[in-house]
Amino acid sequence: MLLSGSLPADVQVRPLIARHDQRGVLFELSRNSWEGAVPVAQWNALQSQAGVLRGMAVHCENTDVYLALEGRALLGLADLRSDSPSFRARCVVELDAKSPLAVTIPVGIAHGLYFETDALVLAALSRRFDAEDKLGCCWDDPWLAIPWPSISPRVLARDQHWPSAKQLVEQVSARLAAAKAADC
Ligand SMILES: Cc1cn([C@H]2C[C@H](O)[C@@H](COP(=O)(O)OP(=O)(O)O[C@H]3O[C@H](C)C(=O)[C@H](O)[C@H]3O)O2)c(=O)[nH]c1=O
Repeated sequence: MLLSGSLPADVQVRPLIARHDQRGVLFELSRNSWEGAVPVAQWNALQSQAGVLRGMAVHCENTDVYLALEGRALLGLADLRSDSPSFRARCVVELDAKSPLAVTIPVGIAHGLYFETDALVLAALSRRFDAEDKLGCCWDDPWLAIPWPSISPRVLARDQHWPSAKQLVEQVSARLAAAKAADC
C-alpha cells in the first residue's frame, strides 16, 4: 500500500492474491508470464528486528523485487534517474505479510527498508549479487526527502556516512550511461 508520496515511474506494485482455506494461505509470488516479470537470478531473505533500517541503496544494473513474508516493513523509494519523467519522485510503500505486495524496483531508484515490526522480507534479484553495484545515501538525506513517518531507526554506521543524494545522482547517471553503452 502506498502510504505517502508518489510512486516513481517504472516501479511496479503488484498485490498478490491470497488463497485462504482451513489449512492456511497460499499465494503465488511470481510468474514469468506476468507483465513486467523480472527474470530472477538470485533470491535473498532479509530478517531484522523492529526499528532497523537497511539502506538507502541504489543499483545501476540489478532490478530488485521485495515482498514481506512475515511482519511489516516500509519501503522508502526515490527516483535518482535524472532523465526520468518522475525524477525526484519519492514515496513510502508498506509491505505487510498479511496483504502481500510485490514491489519491483528498477535501476536508478534509491530504496531503503524500515522494519516496523520484526519481519522477514524476501528479495528477488535480476542479477547475481555484485557488491560493486551498490551505491547509497542516508535514509534521511534532506534532498532525497523521503516522506517517512516519524521514525528513529537503527542503521549501520556505514549507512550514515554516504555521500549526499545530490552527489549520488551524478554517479548514478554516469553508471546508467555506462551500463547502456555496454548493452549496445
Ligand atoms: C545483498 C547481498 C549481500 N551479501 C553480503 C554482503 C554483506 O557482507 C552482507 C550484508 O549485505 P549488505 O550490507 O549489502 O545488506 P543491506 O545493506 O541490508 O542491503 C540490503 O538491503 C538494501 C535495501 C538493498 O537494496 C540491498 O541490495 C539489500 O540486499 O551480506 C551477499 O553475500 N549477497 C547478497 O546478495
